Amino acid sequence: MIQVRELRKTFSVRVKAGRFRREKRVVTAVDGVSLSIERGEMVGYIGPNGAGKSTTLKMLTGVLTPSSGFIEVCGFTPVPQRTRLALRIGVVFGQRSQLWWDLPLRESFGLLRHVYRVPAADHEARLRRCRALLDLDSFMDTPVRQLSLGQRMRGELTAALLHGPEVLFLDEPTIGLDVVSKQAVRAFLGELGATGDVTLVLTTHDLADIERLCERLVVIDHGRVVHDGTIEALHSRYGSRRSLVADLERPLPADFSLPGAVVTSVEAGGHRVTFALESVAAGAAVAGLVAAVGVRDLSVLEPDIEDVVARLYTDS
Ligand SMILES: Nc1ncnc2c1ncn2[C@@H]1O[C@H](COP(=O)(O)OP(=O)(O)OP(=O)(O)O)[C@@H](O)[C@H]1O
Repeated sequence: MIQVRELRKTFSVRVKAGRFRREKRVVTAVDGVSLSIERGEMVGYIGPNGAGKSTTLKMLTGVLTPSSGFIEVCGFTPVPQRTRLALRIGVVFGQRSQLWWDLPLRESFGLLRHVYRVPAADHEARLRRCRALLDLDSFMDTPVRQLSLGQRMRGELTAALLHGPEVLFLDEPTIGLDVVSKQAVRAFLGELGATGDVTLVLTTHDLADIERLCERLVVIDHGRVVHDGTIEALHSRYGSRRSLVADLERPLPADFSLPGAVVTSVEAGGHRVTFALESVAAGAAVAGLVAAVGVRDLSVLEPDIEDVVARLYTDS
């Protein structure tokens, strides 16, 4: 569905060099990215600020011409075949709107039907689904400029989907949204992805989006791909471990050891102990602990994706 080979984008910028002088400098935003994304995949494209995510998305959607490299999306070369590509993709860029500011959502959607020449029955069916899943009905007749950010984002998602795209590109779809709107947007995208009909590529700084939605994670830094694989692969590459947190009846004896686990923190005067489960299953560790010391409460924590990604950004 998406093929990218050795994609590169440089920008020429003028920077201050002394009091009156400006000199030309070349910024490499994307530096040899190669990717292959199959139909129905949900891919998180993440990286620190300035890593090159938006620039890549702009090249994939035909907004920017690459400096070099190969791109094919739905069988098209994005910039020269931009009009035909537009019928096959949907785009939601957090900062830019495809809705008409002064019109109510309902009318914006009607106009988009004409722009994309969507048959009325298809339009109605897609709109009905979005209205139900994104809860649009209470603000369908409100001018876009009066919508809250969360309401507008739900409108943007609908607008991007009404022509039935095969690929949906989302740049920061949950940025600035409150918890409830974030959940609504994630649940909606999750449902959309579960159908397997739409390929989804999203950039985000909110790693909960990735955990909730994406099997595959592509991490980019300084314009280069530094990880491409599952979240599990990322955890195993960085040796992330689950943790067992135990509240004990009495402080942990100094000579206590739990095979396959290491103590990573001791709090509350020795009554609360955290173990990293290195080579032991949670069940066996719990059994060992309960047999040796009285346990009041227990919880097993999954590895934290924020930690792993922060380490990845620092390393690269
Ligand atoms: N039009 C432009 N002119 C000059 N430099 C640009 C332009 N667009 C992007 N850049 C530079 O290219 C690099 C990558 O920018 P890009 O916006 O793709 O990063 P990003 O990963 O999307 O960042 P963020 O997470 O902050 O949105 C940055 O150094 C940026 O300053």
